[in-house]
Amino acid sequence: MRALFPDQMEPPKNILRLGLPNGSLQEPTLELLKRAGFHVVVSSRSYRPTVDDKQLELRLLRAQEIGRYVDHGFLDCGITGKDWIAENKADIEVLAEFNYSRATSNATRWVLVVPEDSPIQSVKDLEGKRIATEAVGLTQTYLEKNGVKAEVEFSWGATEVKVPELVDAIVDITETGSSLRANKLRIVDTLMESYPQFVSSKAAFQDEWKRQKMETLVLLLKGALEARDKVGLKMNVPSSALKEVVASLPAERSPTISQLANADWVAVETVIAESVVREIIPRLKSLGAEGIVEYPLNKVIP
Ligand SMILES: Nc1ncnc2c1ncn2[C@@H]1O[C@H](COP(=O)(O)OP(=O)(O)OP(=O)(O)O)[C@@H](O)[C@H]1O
Ligand SMILES: O=P(O)(O)OC[C@H]1O[C@H](OP(=O)(O)OP(=O)(O)O)[C@H](O)[C@@H]1O
Ligand SMILES: [Mg+2]
Repeated sequence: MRALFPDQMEPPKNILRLGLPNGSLQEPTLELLKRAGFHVVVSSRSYRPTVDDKQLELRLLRAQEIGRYVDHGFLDCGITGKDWIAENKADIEVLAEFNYSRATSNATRWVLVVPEDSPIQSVKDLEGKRIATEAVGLTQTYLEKNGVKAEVEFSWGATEVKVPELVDAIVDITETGSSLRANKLRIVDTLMESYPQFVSSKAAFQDEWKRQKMETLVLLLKGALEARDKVGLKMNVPSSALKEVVASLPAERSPTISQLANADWVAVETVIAESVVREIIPRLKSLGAEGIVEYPLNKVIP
């Protein structure tokens, strides 16, 4: 028999529409999703990437616009910089912050910058001057807070090239500092630090299914980020050296210790920062550890 209301007979179509930033944050964001277990394919010139999760629908958008589209409901949620969320004054929920930038795990900083030989030493010296920036709102708020009247003009990018010929100072992003060095610029002040955030619309946050789906996504993304600079380390240790071995491991979390068939030996397993491994392994070896194995991690969920 045909259903009277076929639409209502179908199970609810549970889809979460997620916006991802193109530009500076695209590559590290897709890399993080991959580590979290989602394989995203972006075909050239397409802004609708595919993903191996039928409950997700992806859109690639400018980082500057994601907050606004989440606010208006075109997207249920998105990942974009805290800076642009603030600049857009988007009325949305922030579910998580992730500590990565374009190239490093340092925060992106919006800085007030002048040529190395400029007489400007502090924000007060900007009175009556001209400043170019992509973040006009952020810059105006900063000047007002400091009681300084200056002209702020919008820049479409390549802002570094505008000082000193077109403007006296700029407010721009710095991460590694290489653009500032290349253009012989000096930082006068930091206006804001920014990391990517996972944001949701108010409506999606109220929807039980969407909220759970988003929370699972955040858990996996955080786990992947947490695992990024860490490795697993396991080894066999003579019982007599156990105390010293444990003391020489970083105290982040307590190691797992299991008894081996031979009562004189124990197995020790732990998770540590990859950066300290090269100092720790020789020390463990000299304390009598054997069969030391270092392995990569996909996720670390606390
Ligand atoms: N090294 C970086 N340079 C620029 N933006 C960065 C960097 N690292 C992280 N970001 C973040 O990327 C987001 C987008 O930056 P931006 O507004 O400069 O656009 P873009 O993606 O770089 O595109 P465009 O080519 O137009 O500059 C911001 O939220 C910013 O904080
Ligand atoms: O400290 P760094 O690691 O050098 O990163 C900062 C640079 O990256 C961004 O430029 P982008 O490539 O986005 O070009 P744009 O100037 O056109 O925005 C930003 O505007 C700086 O120029
Ligand atoms: Mg840029």
